Amino acid sequence: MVERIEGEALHAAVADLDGWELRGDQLAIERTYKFADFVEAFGFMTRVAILAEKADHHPEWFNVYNRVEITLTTHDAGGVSERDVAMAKAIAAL
Ligand SMILES: C[C@H](O)[C@H](O)[C@H]1CNC2=NC(N)=NC(=O)C2=N1
Repeated sequence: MVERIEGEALHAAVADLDGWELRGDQLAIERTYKFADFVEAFGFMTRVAILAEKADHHPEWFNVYNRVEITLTTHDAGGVSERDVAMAKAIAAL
């Protein structure tokens, strides 16, 4: 079972993640990535998909052309957990 991160600890964790923001309801973190074109965006999504499968932690996302909006939340925890923080860092490190 994964613990939800809340309150001050959650704000501190998100502040540490470059470019990620807390969703209004504080139950997820979000980031929008923009690329030169669809091929670049989809290539990025493919790399994230491989990370997600390995970690067994999957993004909610939305893509139009060169824009990829990613939402990370842990369904098992009903909010943000260390798994989301780890995934955000892994995506940043691609
Ligand atoms: C059974 C499997 O381990 C779970 O359903 C995993 C899969 N991927 C997941 N992804 C996310 N984002 N949250 C989860 O709680 C989650 N749980």
